[in-house]
Amino acid sequence: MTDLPGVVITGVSGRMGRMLAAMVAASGKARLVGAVERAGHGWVGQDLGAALGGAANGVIVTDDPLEAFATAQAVIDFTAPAATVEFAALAAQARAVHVIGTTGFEPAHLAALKAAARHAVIVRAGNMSLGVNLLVQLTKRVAAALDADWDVEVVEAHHRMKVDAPSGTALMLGQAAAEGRGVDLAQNREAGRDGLTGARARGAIGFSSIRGGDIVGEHDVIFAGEGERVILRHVATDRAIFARGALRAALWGQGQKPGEYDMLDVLGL
Ligand SMILES: NC(=O)C1=CN([C@@H]2O[C@H](COP(=O)(O)OP(=O)(O)OC[C@H]3O[C@@H](n4cnc5c(N)ncnc54)[C@H](OP(=O)(O)O)[C@@H]3O)[C@@H](O)[C@H]2O)C=CC1
Ligand SMILES: O=C(O)C1=N[C@H](C(=O)O)C[C@H](O)C1
Repeated sequence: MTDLPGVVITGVSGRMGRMLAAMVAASGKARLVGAVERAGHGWVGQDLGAALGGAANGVIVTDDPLEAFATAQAVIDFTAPAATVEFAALAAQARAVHVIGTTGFEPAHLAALKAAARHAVIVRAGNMSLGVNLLVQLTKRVAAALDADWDVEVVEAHHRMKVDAPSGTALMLGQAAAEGRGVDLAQNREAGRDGLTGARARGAIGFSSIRGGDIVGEHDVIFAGEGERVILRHVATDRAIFARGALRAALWGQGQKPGEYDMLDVLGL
């Protein structure tokens, strides 16, 4: 049992943190060895099992990430961009695989993650589910088969608490469409239409975001042509799909060479 990889969960009180803590502990494939929250959080110093409302499990929530990471082979991190950048440097120092589910990165954050990956294994994806990663590959194929007379629109819907838009998944799907089409997403991206926008630019890849209630995550990639539409869709109904993918990534990352990987690498898609 003790030779199973040890995993630390950051942001453990969050929606994904709670899900991950339960999944890792029950997996039989990894050991939950640490849990991190920010300084001042009410769970710091508490037993995680008890904080989650169950039996004590001996994992004490800490606000000292490096101390926690030093005991681990993997860190699973679904938090916020600035926190993730900080964790990446510490995970590299501790030689732990860093699995990043966080979304909403700016270019400077991505540059810092790239630097950390020179010395560490990082697996990062805006969506860790098998279904979405299949959809990414399908989107690339459909986009390669259709020309720019087919307008591409990515529509995403999430719960009211989500803080970034477009979602990380929507950006993955837009990137896949751009790659399939052989164009640069940054040059063709159209988001946040409002008011007198003018006609749609030919070849644009559009993004729309819906926020409401407890929607776990829904994504449509619409290819709208003359007289017909092709719609690729993924609907998430349970956050367990993301946690399952993240755990799989943490196990896959053991023994890999330093570098930045994604779920397509993990899943072999
Ligand atoms: N890739 C994927 O498959 C998925 C990605 N996500 C992404 O994961 C991220 C988290 O989502 P979700 O769980 O819903 O969000 P939550 O807000 O529920 O959880 C985030 C957690 O991270 C904590 N946190 C933030 N900063 C720090 C820090 N510096 N140190 C320690 N803890 C910190 C927060 O604490 P506090 O409340 O104190 O700020 C909170 O507990 C988002 O970016 C989301 O888009 C979500 C689902 C799937
Ligand atoms: O914040 C969320 O909840 C989710 N975030 C990810 C994203 O930005 O795409 C993945 C999933 O859709 C849930």
